[in-house]
Amino acid sequence: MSNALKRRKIAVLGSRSVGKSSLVKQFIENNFIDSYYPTIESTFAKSVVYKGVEYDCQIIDTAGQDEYSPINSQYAIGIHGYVLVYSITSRNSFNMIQVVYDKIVDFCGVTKIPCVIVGAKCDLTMARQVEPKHGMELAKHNDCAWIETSAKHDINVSKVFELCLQEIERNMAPNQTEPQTKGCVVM
Ligand SMILES: Nc1nc2c(ncn2[C@@H]2O[C@H](COP(=O)(O)OP(=O)(O)OP(=O)(O)O)[C@@H](O)[C@H]2O)c(=O)[nH]1
Repeated sequence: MSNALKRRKIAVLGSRSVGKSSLVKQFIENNFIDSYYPTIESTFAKSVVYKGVEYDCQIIDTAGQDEYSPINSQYAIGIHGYVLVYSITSRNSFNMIQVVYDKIVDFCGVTKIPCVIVGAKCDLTMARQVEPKHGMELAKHNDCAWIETSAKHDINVSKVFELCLQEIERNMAPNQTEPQTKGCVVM
């Protein structure tokens, strides 16, 4: 298998302050910080072994979205898989997941995208506004994966990216190296 076959580009999206950067930071650097610094955009690289295969992953940590932010074409073109993050302490951020999902699907002119929906900050149980069953239902509705995580306590963080690779592989035709969203490449 050539290296080109194993390169995967993953975008992390969701509302502001839901814990996207903390999730990526914990995954890449194995650390967590309590203070909040809004992200503009950062890209990280990490190799991930999934089912015995090594994948060269490029992870794009995005600025938070809201219903009025247009989907940046950068997050729709050439992306293999998506990590859509809400906070279990914010119902609004959960409602944004379907909005962001629909925007990407619309922008790319596809019917579905490989993605994992993440309920972040699962250590904050006292402030919970979104029940696990609602997360699972949303994932089922969009035929994608779902998981709850805590970047603070390193719970299920690496699992997120394994699930994302799983969804990418599940949605890719054998021997396909380009994302299914390639149809929206703008020259
Ligand atoms: N308790 C707890 N707090 C968290 C967790 N993850 C993130 N936080 C806190 O939530 C705040 C926002 O986290 P960020 O990772 O910066 O959120 P973001 O989604 O990247 O924010 P934007 O860059 O604005 O889009 C920070 O104060 C973090 O310390 C978690 O798993 N548990």
